Amino acid sequence: MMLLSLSIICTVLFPFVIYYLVPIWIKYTKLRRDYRNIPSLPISRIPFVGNIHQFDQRQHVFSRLLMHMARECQKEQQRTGLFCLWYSLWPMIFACTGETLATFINNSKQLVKSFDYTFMEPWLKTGLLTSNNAKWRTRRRLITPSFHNTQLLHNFMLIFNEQSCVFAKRLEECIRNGEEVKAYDLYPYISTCTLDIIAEAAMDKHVEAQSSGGKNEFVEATGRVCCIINHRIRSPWMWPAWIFDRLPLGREQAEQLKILHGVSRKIIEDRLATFNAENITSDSGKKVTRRLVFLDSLLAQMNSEQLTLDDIQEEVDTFMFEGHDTTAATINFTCYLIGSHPNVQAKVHAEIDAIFSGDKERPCTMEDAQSMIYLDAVIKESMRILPPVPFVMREAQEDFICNGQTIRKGTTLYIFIYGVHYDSNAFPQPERFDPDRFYQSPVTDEERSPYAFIPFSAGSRNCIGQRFAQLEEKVILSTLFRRYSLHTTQTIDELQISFEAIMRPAVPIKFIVEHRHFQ
Ligand code: HEM
Repeated sequence: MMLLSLSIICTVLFPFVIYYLVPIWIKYTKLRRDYRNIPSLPISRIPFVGNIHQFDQRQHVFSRLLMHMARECQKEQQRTGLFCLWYSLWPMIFACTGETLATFINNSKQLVKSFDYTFMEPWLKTGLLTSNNAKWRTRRRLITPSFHNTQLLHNFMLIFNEQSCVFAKRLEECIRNGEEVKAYDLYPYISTCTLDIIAEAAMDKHVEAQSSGGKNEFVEATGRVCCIINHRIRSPWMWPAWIFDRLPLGREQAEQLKILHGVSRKIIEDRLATFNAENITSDSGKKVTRRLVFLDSLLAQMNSEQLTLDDIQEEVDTFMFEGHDTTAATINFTCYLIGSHPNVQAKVHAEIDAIFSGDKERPCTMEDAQSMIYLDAVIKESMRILPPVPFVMREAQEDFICNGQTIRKGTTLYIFIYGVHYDSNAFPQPERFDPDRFYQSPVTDEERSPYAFIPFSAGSRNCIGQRFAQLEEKVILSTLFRRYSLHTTQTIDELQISFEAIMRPAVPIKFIVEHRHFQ
């Protein structure tokens, strides 16, 4: 027995310690030395744990800790703009000011996403959001025209208007009924609207999420999968797939992914069935010319054998997620901030009334959207206060200097969008919701870093759907506020904001919806 144990120690444990643990430990002590000047939480006395045990499992409490750290490192006295948390032996460095990002975010050698994104791969595989290097570059070149072409954006206006009208009509069911005052969570209404929009604009598919009413399976599954991924990232024991897949959470993720992949696969198959037909026959028997969409540009690549069906599916999954959830979160948060600031709401109403001359039905044109200067400032300020994507992560590909601090190759850098937006050097009294910061007062790069406001990230890995989203938001919000007033009394603290892939209130935002009272 003794001999057996000795032989196990010699053949398994000893090489494991020498070849695996010792190099990791040496690297860890070197990094601890390199990053000693970056503010951090006190390191745990439990070896190999780092700060993990200080991360509260309640997501909103953990999010509050991150914000506290960000505000500390932005203070004048020790303004490093960086803080570090130790994930076991690995440092996670958070960049929290525009200046700290300047040398990194736009650097073409620093575009690789971090290890955290691999947890999205069971869902999005390596589509545009999660891919790297040559694959990402080729895809980005291929897809960009589908969302940046001005003529295409004009075509999208029709879809934005149609779906916004359905959305506004659905809100009639939330109107105060007699004396009874009831507050409603508008998120299910908003998210089904943005889902209908992205499916029709990018895939020419009518998923009719809004007209099917109630909660939508796709929207629910998206929220659940984001939550599971977030939970897994913070629980290293769940990282190996062979463990995770056997746990209840892993099995639940697999179930939810069946729903999401089922929807995207059906969209592709339906489009493929008619892809080569130039004209198709409508239900009324008329010939209609097809509108070419994003999905067609992918299918054309499949015809020329540049992409496979799986390649197309990963992009459809990516756009169905990024294209609806981020925009829905933005609109929900913007409604919340307008609904809790009556003075801002009055100005939004006044601007929209002036543009549409009180007409509640006329579709919003591109010119109308461009003249919504105040609404534009309100949306920007809302995205500053509650950015839908709280952080994005990259892995340093080479050593670089950030605000005088060397960051070593291989380190995960968190571009902490939420933290950056609360830097009081760039935005005095950052907690205050003040759309005037963005209203008719252009700020120079000397006054505010170009990276101080980055809800769509920045540089060449920025959001490909930015222009699409900005137009969509204006059409939906102007359609809503032409007809209704919103009122909410919850404070931001009460919402228990949680940083997941998309930022979410753990407590649903409840609105009282009323018809506008015209003087
Ligand atoms: C207000 C709404 C939106 C916000 C705040 C937003 C924000 C972002 C951010 C911060 C990133 C960088 C993610 C990262 O580096 O991990 C990103 C990337 C991306 N977004 Fe958006 N997004 C929005 C709307 C959209 C829409 C409508 C679409 C699709 C039409 C879209 C498609 C994408 C894609 C595909 C990427 C990956 C781009 C790449 O890596 O090349 N987004 N978005």
